Amino acid sequence: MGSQNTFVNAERNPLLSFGVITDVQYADIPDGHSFRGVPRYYRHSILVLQRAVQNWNKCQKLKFVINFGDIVDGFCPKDQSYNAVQKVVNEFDKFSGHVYHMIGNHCLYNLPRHKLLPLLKIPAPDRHAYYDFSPIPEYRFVVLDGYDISAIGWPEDHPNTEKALKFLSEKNPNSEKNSPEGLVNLDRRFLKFNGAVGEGQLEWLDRVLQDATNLNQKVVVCCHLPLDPGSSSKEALLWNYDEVMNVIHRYNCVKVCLGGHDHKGGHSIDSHGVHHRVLEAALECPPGTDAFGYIDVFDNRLSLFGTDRMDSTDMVFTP
Ligand SMILES: Nc1ccn([C@@H]2O[C@H](COP(=O)(O)O)[C@@H](O)[C@H]2O)c(=O)n1
Ligand SMILES: O=P(O)(O)OC[C@H](O)CO
Repeated sequence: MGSQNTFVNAERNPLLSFGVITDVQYADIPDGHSFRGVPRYYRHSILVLQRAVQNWNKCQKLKFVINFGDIVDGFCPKDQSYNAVQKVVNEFDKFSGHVYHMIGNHCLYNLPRHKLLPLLKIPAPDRHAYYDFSPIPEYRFVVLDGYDISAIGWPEDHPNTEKALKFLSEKNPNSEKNSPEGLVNLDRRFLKFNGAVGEGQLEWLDRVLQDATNLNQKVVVCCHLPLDPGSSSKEALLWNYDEVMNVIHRYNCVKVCLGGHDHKGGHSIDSHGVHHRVLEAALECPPGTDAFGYIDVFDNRLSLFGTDRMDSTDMVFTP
């Protein structure tokens, strides 16, 4: 197993600690590569998850784990999708605490929302996959559904599919809607494998952040799709990351945004001092290497302790 990337000044008593992993994208298929040629190890990624769970359990202090989405790869043969998702969920369930899942594009290539959300135990009225939880009074975690308005995952005749297809036809002239060819700068995010947070979810987010502010809680926002251009390739951003960030910036309670999807990972601090940390993918770990971690939560910072290919990051903020 890989080595942990530690800090010199690790403090002893966090308010809370939790485990993190993203983009496992397991499939029982031979190794392959991304469109741009980056190697992908579909069978090895579940071994990374197994080592993560062993490590988290050994750590003992972790209250929960957050999986940032893309549990099974889109190349998984579709007659195996349900069992493959169940198999990966079963590995997560070997963790001794609660596991919070979120959905990614690859989850939705495999299963429609009505099958996927119960498997991931996502509380989902109307098949939406956004929710929040408060593990300690001082902190609130918000999990966004980045595929709320999306051309994948909803039935073909669902208004959200229609809205997404109309949006893509206006924003991306390529016949292959996953191709950013000819799109300039931040417009390169208008790809079919991304999505948007819809109006209802934006209003819900606003209410949650108002409530957190009233309760003097700090907030960590989690979304499969990155929310800041500084932390991610332009091609991986949430379509309406700017609208989501406008809501977040109306308040002072959101301190850190965490995401996945952009497999190489990244970190930025935006103009309002909010940290954005995109986590490195488990899928792209060559055999024998790892990418997972845990986060210690303090009053004035979140400290990510990454293993191997996941960098450690100290995210200090004004309390
Ligand atoms: N420059 C690109 C990148 C991607 N595509 C299409 O998106 C699909 C998914 O890409 P991955 O990086 O996950 O492999 C890919 O199969 C292509 O169809 C593209 O067209 N142009
Ligand atoms: O989710 P994937 O595997 O299609 O990859 C998305 C890219 O990493 C976005 O840059």
